[in-house]
Amino acid sequence: MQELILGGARSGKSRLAEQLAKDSGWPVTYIATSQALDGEMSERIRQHQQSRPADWALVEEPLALADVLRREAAPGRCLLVDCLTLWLTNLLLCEDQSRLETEREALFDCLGALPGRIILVSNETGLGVVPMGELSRRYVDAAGWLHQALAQRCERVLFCIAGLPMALKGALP
Ligand SMILES: Nc1nc2c(ncn2[C@@H]2O[C@H](COP(=O)(O)OP(=O)(O)OP(=O)(O)O)[C@@H](O)[C@H]2O)c(=O)[nH]1
Repeated sequence: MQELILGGARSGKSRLAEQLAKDSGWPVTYIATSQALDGEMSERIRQHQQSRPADWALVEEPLALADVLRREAAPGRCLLVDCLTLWLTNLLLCEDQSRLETEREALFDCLGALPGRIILVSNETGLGVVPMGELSRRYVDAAGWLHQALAQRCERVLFCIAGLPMALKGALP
């Protein structure tokens, strides 16, 4: 089963995703796309690591997400990816501009065939106005198209706001 959990910054989406992974009762692999680029982020990551169950596996991968999903997915295993918008940002900032398209297509190609449970977390940043800067506009477009494409492919889509999930597709947990 593939699920997409959307929400703004500090909306509670990561906590919700972690709860769903715990409730699955399956072994969990946490796939982090963020990189500790400053002290505040390192501290944030450290707190996340401490708060997660000790038996969860961790894979840190900023770019090659489809490769990791193909490698880690297994029947009876739950993969939690946090988060897709950072992965997208990492790809947008890549020197190789074709990498975004390649990685996105690889994700779409593999998603439907992955065994086990896949929980994808992503930041919904498209609710405001169209940004002024060129890179920000490319990001908003890429994130919006990505979410639309994934929402088509996922069995359940939740939108988290103020810590509360709304079901956009499928039933509430
Ligand atoms: N590299 C790395 N990143 C991690 C790890 N654990 C969590 N993260 C990152 O932490 C980020 C999520 O944390 P926050 O930014 O605090 O939460 P948030 O998603 O904005 O907030 P909520 O919506 O309230 O969950 C994600 O981008 C993860 O990739 C880890 O072990 N390693």
